[in-house]
Amino acid sequence: TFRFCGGTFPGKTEATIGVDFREKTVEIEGEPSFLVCFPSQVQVWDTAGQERFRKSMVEHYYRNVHAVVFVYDVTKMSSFSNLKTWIEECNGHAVPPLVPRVLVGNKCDLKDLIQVPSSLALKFADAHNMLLFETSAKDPQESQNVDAIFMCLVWL
Ligand SMILES: Nc1nc2c(ncn2[C@@H]2O[C@H](COP(=O)(O)OP(=O)(O)OP(=O)(O)O)[C@@H](O)[C@H]2O)c(=O)[nH]1
Repeated sequence: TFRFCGGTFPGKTEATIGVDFREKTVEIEGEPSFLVCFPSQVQVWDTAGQERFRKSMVEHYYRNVHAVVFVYDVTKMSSFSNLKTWIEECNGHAVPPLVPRVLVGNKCDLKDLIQVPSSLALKFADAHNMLLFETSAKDPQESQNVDAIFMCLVWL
């Protein structure tokens, strides 16, 4: 969220408590009629990962949601394995099937530490009807790919 909304990677991060909310205005190119139809304000809710910091907020995360981004850490197989739980939670909150969902493997800059092969992630994404992006929030050269994730969701 920081890379997309702020254009940088924070030097120091702290665990998200409750929710971290950011927004960004994007320019959507297209027919004038499309410009009328599509919102240009993107609001991103970064939910807390740790159970103790998210308990009271869960209901709010899913209210009026227009898209869901599931992020795992490519250097941590456990974060990939946990995706099932996050998807079940999302389903349990009646997020309509037409709400687009994408899967993002983050930390691709740590090439020597990768534990989750792309092929496995792609299979999982296919099985859950999601697009897969592999990227790095840290690597400035990947910033366009991070933008692409959100811009793709604006169009979906
Ligand atoms: N190398 C590398 N480190 C990253 C990247 N993205 C995040 N990190 C680091 O991973 C750690 C956790 O990042 P967070 O953004 O707090 O992760 P989170 O999943 O939002 O965690 P919660 O706040 O608990 O929900 C921090 O030390 C970040 O600097 C990345 O693309 N590459």
